[in-house]
Amino acid sequence: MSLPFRYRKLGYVALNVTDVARTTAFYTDIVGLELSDAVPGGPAFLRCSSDHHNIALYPAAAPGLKRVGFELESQREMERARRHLEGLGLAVEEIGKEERAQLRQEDGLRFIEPHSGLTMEFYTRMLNMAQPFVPRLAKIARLGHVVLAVERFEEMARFLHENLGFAISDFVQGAVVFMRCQPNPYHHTFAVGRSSGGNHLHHVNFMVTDVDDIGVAVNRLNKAQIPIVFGPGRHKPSGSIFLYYLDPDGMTVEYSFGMEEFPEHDYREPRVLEPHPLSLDLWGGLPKPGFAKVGQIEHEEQA
Ligand SMILES: CC(C)c1ccc(C(=O)O)c(O)c1O
Ligand SMILES: [Fe+2]
Repeated sequence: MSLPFRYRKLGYVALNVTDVARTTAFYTDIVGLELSDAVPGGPAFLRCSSDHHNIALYPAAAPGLKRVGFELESQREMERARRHLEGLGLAVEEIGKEERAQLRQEDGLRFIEPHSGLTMEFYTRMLNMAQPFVPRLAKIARLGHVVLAVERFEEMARFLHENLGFAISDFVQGAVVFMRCQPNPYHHTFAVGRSSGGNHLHHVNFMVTDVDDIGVAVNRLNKAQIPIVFGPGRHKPSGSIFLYYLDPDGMTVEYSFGMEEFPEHDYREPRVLEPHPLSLDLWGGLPKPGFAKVGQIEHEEQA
C-alpha cells in the first residue's frame, strides 16, 4: 500500500494534569525526563530527546489526554497530509501563530478522530534543542507509544489504517490492535484496546535501552512509593520487557525494553493473537486494579 503521507514518529503526548508542578517533578525525578520550559500558570514541556518536548503537561480539573502529536517527515509531507485530510472531509484546524510559538513548532494542524474524540496533531519543524538530552535515571531512548481504550476500537483502528496510513502489526483478537505510523519501524507507536466503560487513555510508553533500566526502576519506584501496577513481564506482541506504574493523578506510564522492528516494505502480516493473559505477559503476570484506568480524552467542547 502506498502511503498517503509519511510520518517521522510519535512526537509528543499532551496530558491534562491536576497539579502541573507535582507531575513535572514526577516526570523529572521518577521517569527521568528533562524540563525544557514551563509557562507560569500554563503548560510545562519535557523532553527525552533533542526535541523541545515529548510530553506537555497542561493544568486541568481532571486528568486526561489532551492530544497526541505526530511529526511528519517533511514540509512536503505536511502539504500532502493537508490535502489528504481535506479530501476525507475532516474539519482541519491550523494551529495559530501564538500557539505555534509556545509549542516551538513551525507548522501544525489538528483534527478530531471521529470514533474516540481524540485530538490528533500533525506537525513539522519542532525546535531542536542545543544541548542533547542526557539520560539520568533510565536510559530513555524515545517516547514509544500511546494506547487508548475505546468503545468503538475496531472502527478507530480501521480509520487509522485506512485513512491515516497506519500499518497494523498485530491484533489480540477482539481486544487490542497494535499499529505503527509508517515508515517508523517500531512494532507500535499507537494501539487501541476495547473499552466497555467509555473512551479513555490506557497508557503512555517510554522505550529504554537496557534491561537494567527496568530492574533499577522497580527499586526506584518502590523507594518512592510509586504504585507498580503490572510487571516486570514480557509482552508477546512486541517481545518487549515491560513495567507499568502510576503518575500522581493515577494515569499509567510504561517503560519497555526491546521491540520488534519492521522494514518499510515487504513486512510480515499481522498476527491474530489469542485473547489470553499470556498474550499480554509471557511471564504469567496479571495487572493490578489501578492499571490503565485513569485519563479522560479531552473533547473539542472542553478544549
Ligand atoms: C497490555 C497492553 C495493551 C500491551 C500489550 C502488549 C504490548 C507490547 O507488545 O509491547 C504493549 O506495549 C502493551 O502496552
Ligand atoms: Fe505499551
